[in-house]
Amino acid sequence: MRDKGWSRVAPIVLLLWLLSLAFTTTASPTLDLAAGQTRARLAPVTTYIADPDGKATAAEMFTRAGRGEFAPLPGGNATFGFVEGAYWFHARLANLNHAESRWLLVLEYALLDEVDLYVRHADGRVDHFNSGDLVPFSKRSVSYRHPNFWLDIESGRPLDLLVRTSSKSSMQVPLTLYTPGAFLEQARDAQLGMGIYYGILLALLFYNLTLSLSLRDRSHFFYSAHVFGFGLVQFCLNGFAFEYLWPDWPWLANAAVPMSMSLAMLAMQLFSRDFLELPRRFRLGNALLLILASFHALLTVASTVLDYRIAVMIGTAMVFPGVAAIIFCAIVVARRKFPPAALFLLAWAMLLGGTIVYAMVSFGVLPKTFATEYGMQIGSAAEMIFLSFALAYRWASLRAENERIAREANERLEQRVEERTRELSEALQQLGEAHARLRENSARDGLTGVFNRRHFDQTFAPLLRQCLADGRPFSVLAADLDHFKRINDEYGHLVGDDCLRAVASTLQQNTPDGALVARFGGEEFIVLMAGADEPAAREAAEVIRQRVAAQLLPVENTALRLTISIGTATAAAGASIDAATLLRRADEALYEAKRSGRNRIVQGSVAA
Ligand SMILES: Nc1nc2c(ncn2[C@@H]2O[C@H](COP(=O)(O)OP(=O)(O)OP(=O)(O)O)[C@@H](O)[C@H]2O)c(=O)[nH]1
Repeated sequence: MRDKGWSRVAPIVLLLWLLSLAFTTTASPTLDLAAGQTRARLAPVTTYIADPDGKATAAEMFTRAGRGEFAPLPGGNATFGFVEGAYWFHARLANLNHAESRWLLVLEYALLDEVDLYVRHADGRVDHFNSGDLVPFSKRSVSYRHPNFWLDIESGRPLDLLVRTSSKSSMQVPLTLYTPGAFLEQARDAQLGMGIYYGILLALLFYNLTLSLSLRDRSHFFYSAHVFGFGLVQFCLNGFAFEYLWPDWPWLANAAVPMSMSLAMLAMQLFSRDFLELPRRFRLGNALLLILASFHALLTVASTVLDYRIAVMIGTAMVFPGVAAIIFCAIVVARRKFPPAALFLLAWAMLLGGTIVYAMVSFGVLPKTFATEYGMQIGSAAEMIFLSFALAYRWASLRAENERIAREANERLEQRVEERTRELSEALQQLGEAHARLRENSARDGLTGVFNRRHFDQTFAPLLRQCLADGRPFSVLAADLDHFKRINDEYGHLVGDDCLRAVASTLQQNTPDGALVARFGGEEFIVLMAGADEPAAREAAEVIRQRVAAQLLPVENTALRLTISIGTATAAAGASIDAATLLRRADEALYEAKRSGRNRIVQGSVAA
């Protein structure tokens, strides 16, 4: 009975087993590595399942994958954005390429925290490997920026792969298989591309840093800080930072991402503020960027203590308003006719495009393709080169503007100096003239206009000394109006004054050039004649006497006639005589002329 019963049930069990096998095969298609094939993306055959509390075991998951509970990747891409818990991925591999049994499985995203690989062989044996940026870099199969695992896939013996990932970063799990040769080729090409990219960034960084120091220019410094921060973000995202900078510090591998991201944004805000001259050109934009910059400064510091997932989510999310604010400011300033703003806008458009694409990939909005993965690098390199030119352009226009201002200021200054110099020299000239007039006036007699007694006293002795020293004779005439008291008494002092003026004028007109006529006092005049010997003195005295005597002064109804007495004294050339003595002799001769009848000339003794 028992045997009979079993024989009835056995075909049904067999059918069910065959059906379940068929169902499993349908749910998890096998990736056949064809003859000659050297690389293969696993996405088309990968199925996945979420493990929200992250507690499932590999055995459970192998079973669930076998039952077809795993789903195909959404849109064929293993990109899920920021998600909680663990994700499991299943793929089945069969190697039809007899020449290659050793393959490298590479998870081409650097920021996953934990990656566990379970390999179930055809004989049911399961191997376990782990990687990710929470595991020291040295544990990797190949020292490469992306987590990777060696797989030995014997031909005709398919493998079941189960990959468990959990991360506080964006969940991206692009799996690719390479033969060792193919891996070497793609790694070499990628390294060359990256080398060029980071080379450009480093050159820009040092070039602009040097400029910022030598020009003492803040814009260049902020720009350098931005290149540094942005380059560091890229270095982290590409997995190089973990590989080369902190391979044994998994904590820093995580924290460095939001930190450098915030630093790049902080520097970007400050640079934009400076470059677009927002404090002067757009005050609202200036305030907006200052607020954003303060926020990023805070986030840069907070990244060291904040939970990584929160920090990186805030940092990534803040890229959008940060970028929008900069574009907004640049557009406003460009519309206000500031030419460098247009260049700036063009440069940023390249980076911003790449940044937005990257952020959208992080949030799972866009699929991960070559263009989305490397477009940011290309865009950012172009942007930074362009921006460097924009900075140079702005610097050149600033310098030209400064030179213009300095030139104009110089011209104004020169003009003012010229005006002041002219005014000063005019004032000096007027002062000199006034001074000369003053000196002249102080040397003149107020009534007659001939030199006064004070001037005579100052001049006589030096004049005589110089003349005798030059070996020339010197004569003095002492002249006094005759009976002047009578004229005063008879016609009054005013008429007397007129007479004094008329005689003074006659004296001046009838003495040889170079003679000095002075009023000695009252109605007495002195004539000094340097170079005149006795005959010349006599002749001059005679001319004066005759002219005075010949002069008719119209007074009231009649005409007045004056006479003058003159005494002369001469110092012959080479004589040794002082001024007082010579004057006394002339005075004595005058006295003699008066005494002997007036209207005559008496020659005093000649000093030899
Ligand atoms: N109007 C006028 N008279 C003056 C001035 N200075 C002196 N006198 C006068 O000149 C006169 C000089 O008179 P005296 O010294 O007696 O000489 P005098 O009358 O000319 O006689 P002799 O010299 O001997 O011929 C006086 O009456 C003075 O008042 C002056 O500035 N203006």
